[in-house]
Amino acid sequence: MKQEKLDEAAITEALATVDGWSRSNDGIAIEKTFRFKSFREAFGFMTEGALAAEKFNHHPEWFNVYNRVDVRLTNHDAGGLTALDFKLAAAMDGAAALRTKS
Ligand SMILES: C[C@H](O)[C@H](O)[C@H]1CNC2=NC(N)=NC(=O)C2=N1
Repeated sequence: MKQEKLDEAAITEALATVDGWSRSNDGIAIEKTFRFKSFREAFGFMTEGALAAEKFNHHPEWFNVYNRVDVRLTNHDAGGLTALDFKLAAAMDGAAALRTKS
């Protein structure tokens, strides 16, 4: 299902509902760096994030080195940020909250 791009007011409002995400790529994406105690914790987070991505049919751009996972979310179909980006961001915040940080 094609999602509607959020306008600036909606993006500002949605950003306040997630933890530590910031705008990137000229505003069309949000990103956050997660840090964990170990690669095992980081990969556990990625596994849970991948399952959330499949559930929402909305997939992250991400980069992992050892205990760090850099995540960027945007909606390619819509060409900007949609509600799905913030749904996935919230799910990732939840997945990270359960895991041991560095
Ligand atoms: C065909 C399929 O539904 C689309 O390619 C979906 C899959 N996952 C996606 N994920 C993200 N982040 N943006 C998209 O536009 C997107 N499109």
